[in-house]
Amino acid sequence: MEVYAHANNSLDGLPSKIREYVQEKITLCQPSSFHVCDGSEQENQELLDAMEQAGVIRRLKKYKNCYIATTDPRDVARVESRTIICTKNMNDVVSTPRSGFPPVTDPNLPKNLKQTPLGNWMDSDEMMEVMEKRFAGCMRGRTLFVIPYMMGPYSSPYSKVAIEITDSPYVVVSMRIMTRMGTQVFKELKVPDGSTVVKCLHSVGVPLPSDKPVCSTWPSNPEQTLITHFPERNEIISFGSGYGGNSLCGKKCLALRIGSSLAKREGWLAEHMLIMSITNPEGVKKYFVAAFPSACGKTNLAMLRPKGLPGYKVECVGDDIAWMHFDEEGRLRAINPEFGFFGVAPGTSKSTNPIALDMVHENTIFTNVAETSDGDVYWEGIDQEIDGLHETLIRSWKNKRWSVDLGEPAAHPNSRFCTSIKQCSILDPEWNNPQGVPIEAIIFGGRRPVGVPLVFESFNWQHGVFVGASMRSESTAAAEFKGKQIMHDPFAMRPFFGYNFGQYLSHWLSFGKKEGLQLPKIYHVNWFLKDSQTNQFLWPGFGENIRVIDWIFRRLTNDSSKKASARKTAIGLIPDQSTSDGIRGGEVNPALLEISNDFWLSECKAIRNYFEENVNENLPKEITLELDALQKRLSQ
Ligand SMILES: Nc1nc2c(ncn2[C@@H]2O[C@H](COP(=O)(O)OP(=O)(O)OP(=O)(O)O)[C@@H](O)[C@H]2O)c(=O)[nH]1
Ligand SMILES: O=C([O-])CC(=O)C(=O)O
Ligand SMILES: [Mn+2]
Repeated sequence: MEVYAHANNSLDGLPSKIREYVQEKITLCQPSSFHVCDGSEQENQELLDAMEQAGVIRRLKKYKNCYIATTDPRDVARVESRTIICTKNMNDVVSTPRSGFPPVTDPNLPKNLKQTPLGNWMDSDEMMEVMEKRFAGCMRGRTLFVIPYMMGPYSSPYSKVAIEITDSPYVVVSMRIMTRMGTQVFKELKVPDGSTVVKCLHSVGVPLPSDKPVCSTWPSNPEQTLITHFPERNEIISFGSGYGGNSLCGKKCLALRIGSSLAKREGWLAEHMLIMSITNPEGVKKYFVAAFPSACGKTNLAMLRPKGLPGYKVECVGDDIAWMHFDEEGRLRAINPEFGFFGVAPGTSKSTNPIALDMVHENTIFTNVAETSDGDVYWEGIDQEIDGLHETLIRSWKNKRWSVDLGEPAAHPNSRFCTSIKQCSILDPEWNNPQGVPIEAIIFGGRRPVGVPLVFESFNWQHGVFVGASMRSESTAAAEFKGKQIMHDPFAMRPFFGYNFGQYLSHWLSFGKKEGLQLPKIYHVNWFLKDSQTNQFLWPGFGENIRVIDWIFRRLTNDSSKKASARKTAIGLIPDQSTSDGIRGGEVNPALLEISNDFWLSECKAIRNYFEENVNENLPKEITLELDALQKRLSQ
């Protein structure tokens, strides 16, 4: 679908500053028509129908209101190398690496771009010029959509109103699932002229008629792709990609990159974290947040169905992003700024995540999954008996007839489902509370096949911040990295920092110095340890992760007769399996709780190098002290 037949060409009713902004972008982008989205069911259905007719999405016969979109194979994930934060001063975003910046070799990237492992920076005026050129006439032959939306619950003091301008109807229908979308959000404005609204401009970057060969059902412009953020102007400008985190600007661009920079200025935290509640068999309820890098288990933990320990209940508040503030009593409270899930499909099955599998069979947009000839979805690890699998045809994400013999996956490893939060059957009753939910534990984690134990508790807030800063994890298909390299991913935020990581650490540390705060305890978990001989996971994971959550829960109780004991090690406190109150509910392979001094000393070395190389003069002294102390404990 290129031009939307039902476009309502009127900007009446928009706040004055928004109207000016939209008018300016219409002049720049020269679309054939424009449409202000009201967020209604009718508008949504008309868009879906038009896209289906144009072959952009295919309806799944087997389910109600479910569709598959398949992308240009060059546009399948976030592109971190082309994601840039633009400000006046470089040091506000990145530190100068000790060995200097690498030269920019890609001719399609601006020469003055500064690329670092902790984010990319460019001068905002210069980038504005680059983007003006890319956007001039870029929507010719298409409809420009104006999407008013809000991140966070209605009437929450913590929510933010935004608009996204886009020429992609896929973005419109996805944003309607992922956010609270429609003109009603303007009623939430504290400044009626709209001057505080976060502004996002997105284009797939393929004006029509196109002079290049393009994928007609998924136009994109990978050579010219740039995902840019202007925290000093509260603006996001994204060009060339239609994919998730690159194009649904509310998610990573606003909720994390602009969000973290707003959070720093306003004294709160915007984090890549799930939010869950846990109710124990006695009916005591606690809320936890957890930060794992992309494709490392947030959605699965947020929807955990307990296995192995009776009587526990888990409910979900959010699976990807948490905005957190300390309230007047000094408690940390979290809201989920999103309204939907953009979850990894592969690996989602009845046994691993039945809650997610149940919720995606209605009103869901799948991207880059495979389809069976009877109108069902298919992906690696769906673990589903397909009737007469041999006769059933599977159409791969590349739109080709698929069989195992092809030696490539049927669904892309980063294929996703996009579903409203309301379809989650274990939604926490407080999920939409404008004040958020009180957080008692912060859990960090990553994919570490060796060395990092199943769980450890940090000694205190400052040590916990160091644990977050030192996170490393195996790379996944959620971004463009190839293979399974162990990458530094502090706070699971490496791709999402909106300002200098050194200052981010100071911001986190500052809460440890404030009087009267009830600081949550900080943990680190690792579900992904492997047996070096068999290459099998040592921990069953998924539902049985409740056994680790149970230990954390029992560490947090004030009742000393119920509090779980812990064993002190150099890296932190771990479950004591020589007592009966360690990890419960079944076997625990001793290798899961082994601490090797050699491993951790080499880890210290890698972390020190990384900090010295990439954070250097912006590294808070507290972090160096923690690293020195860890090294000392390990050497004793
Ligand atoms: N072995 C093992 N795999 C897991 C576990 N939890 C999740 N996974 C797998 O890890 C992959 C990603 O899991 P998700 O829960 O979707 O990860 P996420 O952090 O929400 O990912 P993003 O949406 O990219 O931020 C899936 O293929 C899961 O099946 C676990 O406890 N053990
Ligand atoms: O941003 C995306 O495309 C999906 C996501 O949640 C992540 O990568 O963390
Ligand atoms: Mn994510």
